[in-house]
Amino acid sequence: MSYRERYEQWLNSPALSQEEKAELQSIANDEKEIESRFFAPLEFGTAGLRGTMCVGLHQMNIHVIRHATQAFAEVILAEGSEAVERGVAVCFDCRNHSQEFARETACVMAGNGIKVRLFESLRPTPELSFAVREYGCIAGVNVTASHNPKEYNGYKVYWADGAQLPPHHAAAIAKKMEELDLFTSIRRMDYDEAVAKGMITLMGEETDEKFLANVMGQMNDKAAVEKVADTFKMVYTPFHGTGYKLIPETLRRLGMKHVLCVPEQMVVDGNFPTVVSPNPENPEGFYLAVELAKKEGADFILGSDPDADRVGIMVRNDQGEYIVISGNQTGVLLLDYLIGARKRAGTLPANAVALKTIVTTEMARKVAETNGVKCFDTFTGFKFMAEKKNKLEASGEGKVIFSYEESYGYMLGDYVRDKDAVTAALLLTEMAAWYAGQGMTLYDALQKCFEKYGYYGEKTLNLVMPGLDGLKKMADLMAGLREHPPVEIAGVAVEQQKDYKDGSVVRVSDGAKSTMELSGSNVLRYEMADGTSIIVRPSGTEPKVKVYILANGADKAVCDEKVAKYAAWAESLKG
Ligand SMILES: O=P([O-])(O)O[C@H]1O[C@H](COP(=O)(O)O)[C@@H](O)[C@H](O)[C@H]1O
Ligand SMILES: [Mg+2]
Repeated sequence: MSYRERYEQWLNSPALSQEEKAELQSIANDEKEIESRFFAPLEFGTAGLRGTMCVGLHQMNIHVIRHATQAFAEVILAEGSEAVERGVAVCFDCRNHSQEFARETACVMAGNGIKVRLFESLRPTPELSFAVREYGCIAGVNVTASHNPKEYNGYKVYWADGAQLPPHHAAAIAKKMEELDLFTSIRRMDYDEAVAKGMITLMGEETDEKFLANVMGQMNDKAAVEKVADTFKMVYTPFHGTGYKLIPETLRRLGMKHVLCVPEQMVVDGNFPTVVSPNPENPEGFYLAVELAKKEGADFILGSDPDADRVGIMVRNDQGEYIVISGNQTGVLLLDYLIGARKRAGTLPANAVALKTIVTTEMARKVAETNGVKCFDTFTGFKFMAEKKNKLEASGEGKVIFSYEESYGYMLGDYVRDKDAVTAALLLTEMAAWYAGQGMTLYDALQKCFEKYGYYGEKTLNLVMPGLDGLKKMADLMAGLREHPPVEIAGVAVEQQKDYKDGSVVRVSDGAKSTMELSGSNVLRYEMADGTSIIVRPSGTEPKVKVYILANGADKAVCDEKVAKYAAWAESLKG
């Protein structure tokens, strides 16, 4: 079917409301808009389906939600009656339409005879991962677009281990979606009927309590917090999202007496009225938190994204100014602290392992290995780290104590299989308090890490390429690099060219070829003669190509210089 035919099909479908039809009619003369909304279905990317909310096939709306859920339901039905009985947990965030989409997900699951445990109101993503495991559900769904701008929504899919579905499993849902007619295949039960029949039950505070009990179990050193609790102050912001309740509660239970929440951003609101982008990766979003911190003389600032799986921090530097610490650096600090704290508490397993992704700083490996902890890499996405954790622990090869991504995601403990800003907030605060007790800020602690492990510097460039043209541009960019792999970047020789799609490695000096263990992802990596790694990959959640520069050197100046040089090359890729 052509995009025009799909457009007509939607326009004439009895499933569409008058309002939705009017929306489609309003673009009748905009061929480009019709094409971009109907050229193809949304694909399962790094974190399930994600798109902007409007009427169309390549968008997020109630029809796409129903279709994806019908397909997911059939995948579950194919697993047999036990799977059906185990049921599905469903969660949602603060976005406009999230609750409505989550209810609709529950209604379609129920219509297929699959029991649903639905959160009564918005909850953090890690709590959904927890609920799937805790209640022995076969699967889970979370309606959220994480930190994306307000126009977006998304559909994260989980399997029985509480992790998001790995690609081969998501492909089964995508295949079913292809087979099933988007409008006529849907089986749904009315919400009130499903509740009355016990097909939909609600989760609430009892699940929060179970989750929080696990979170609190990650605490290593309550005494360190008590020691400074009278004077130690922090500012917290949930950026209008799901962290607003459980994160302050967690910090209170940790023993913190002064947690100052940014009042404007404690208001749950899918329009994110105080920020352009509710992403702790963007330091601009912290302006209200910084204002409050300055007024109150807070020691540090913590912010979680709308679905409370990412967390970012700001700390005071040696001039007393609040500065951002990157996701890479936060992970390094936390890993170093955790190893130390668990050694002190006698709880560090002999076969401890840390996991990171191929685009996360190599400094993390240095921290791990210097301390006798193994470190493994996976592709971007916690589904891959969860897979690796499950595998290492099932074989007895290792016990994963910490998994992290440069993009502000940290997974701790054994009760979730996704990144978890609630537990990370607990441990980051414990760590900040512990250092405060030693007379140090986290900034001081980071400098100490550089002294101990060497200096590393990183930068991620986002080459944004929106729309259909953008998709083509991104594909051309990747194809161009594959056709003419650079042998030199910014005047420095490329030593090795790696392609994670087929796992190939080429040594540039003599063309010698070898293979890597990891393959199957559209990622290119250049290892430079000066020790820098440059990685290029299209994002799986937003229309952009990401270029990661991971450098190291004798000091900050050396790293900064390398990063700046390669960043200029990365910018030039946009054309
Ligand atoms: O967006 P979130 O917080 O759900 O997070 C999701 O997307 C992030 C960005 O992915 P990409 O680089 O492909 O855009 C990933 O790092 C993360 O593992 C994934 O769960
Ligand atoms: Mg998120």
